[in-house]
Amino acid sequence: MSTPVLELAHGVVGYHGRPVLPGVSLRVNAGEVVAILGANGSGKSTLIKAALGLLPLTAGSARLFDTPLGRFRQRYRLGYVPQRAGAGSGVPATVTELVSAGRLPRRRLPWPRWSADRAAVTHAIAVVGLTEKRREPVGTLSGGQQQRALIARALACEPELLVLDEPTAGVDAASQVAFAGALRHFVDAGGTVVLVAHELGPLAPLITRTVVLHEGRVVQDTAGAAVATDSTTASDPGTGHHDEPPAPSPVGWQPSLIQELPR
Ligand SMILES: Nc1ncnc2c1ncn2[C@@H]1O[C@H](COP(=O)(O)OP(=O)(O)OP(=O)(O)O)[C@@H](O)[C@H]1O
Repeated sequence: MSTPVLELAHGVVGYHGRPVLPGVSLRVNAGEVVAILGANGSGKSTLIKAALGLLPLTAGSARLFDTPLGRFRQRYRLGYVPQRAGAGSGVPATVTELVSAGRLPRRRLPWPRWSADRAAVTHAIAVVGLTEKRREPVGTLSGGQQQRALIARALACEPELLVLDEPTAGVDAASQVAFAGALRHFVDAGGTVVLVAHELGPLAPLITRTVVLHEGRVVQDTAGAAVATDSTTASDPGTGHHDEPPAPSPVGWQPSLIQELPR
């Protein structure tokens, strides 16, 4: 029997009384690499925030590592990189300093456990390919490198679950490839990944399952990677605003719009 890592059961979430998730259920097991796809505003970010306890559920329940969210205390077991996190603007911290901050959930008194902490930070930076940049202020790095530094920060506490909200949005091709390599490393070591994406790009071969959201509901849940071939998953990076979701076609959502990719 697979071990559940993240579970949302009939979760209802809304903003200012407006329901966004009308009762969504999702269970992710250890070792899965789940891509959550869907149009702008379909509720992808809301779903992962609710599953992590960052947004309250109006109804339903959530569990992390088989523990009800309200009783879950082992935050070091998960790493979360929010959407458009932005690592560096105006912050003089170096890559090493930023990544070291990610180590904090693992630290216990008495402080410090230097060797283990240093090794974890050094390793996380190496895995995302930023060793040569480790002493540079984060603000001087490219957007893709900053994103990799944020991933390294999440990896530094040696999580078992990584939750990434559009980790490659606006990221240059080289950084996307480096990021995919870091994720492969994490997955090969037994990690579980949930990521929100518009385009999978170099991440596609890693994906073991694709969940598609439409208007807050899971409309497709299939093995392997899939990619949308129409505008329903087009991103809106220019404004950051949410487009209205497309009107449902007379026959409803068409799974045929999602193509299976080779694994
Ligand atoms: N803080 C908020 N306050 C009010 N409404 C919000 C808030 N955050 C999101 N929403 C609305 O909830 C709906 C779902 O948003 P969400 O960000 O979860 O979608 P998404 O699928 O992640 O979209 P995107 O791909 O554009 O990031 C949208 O209609 C959005 O405008």
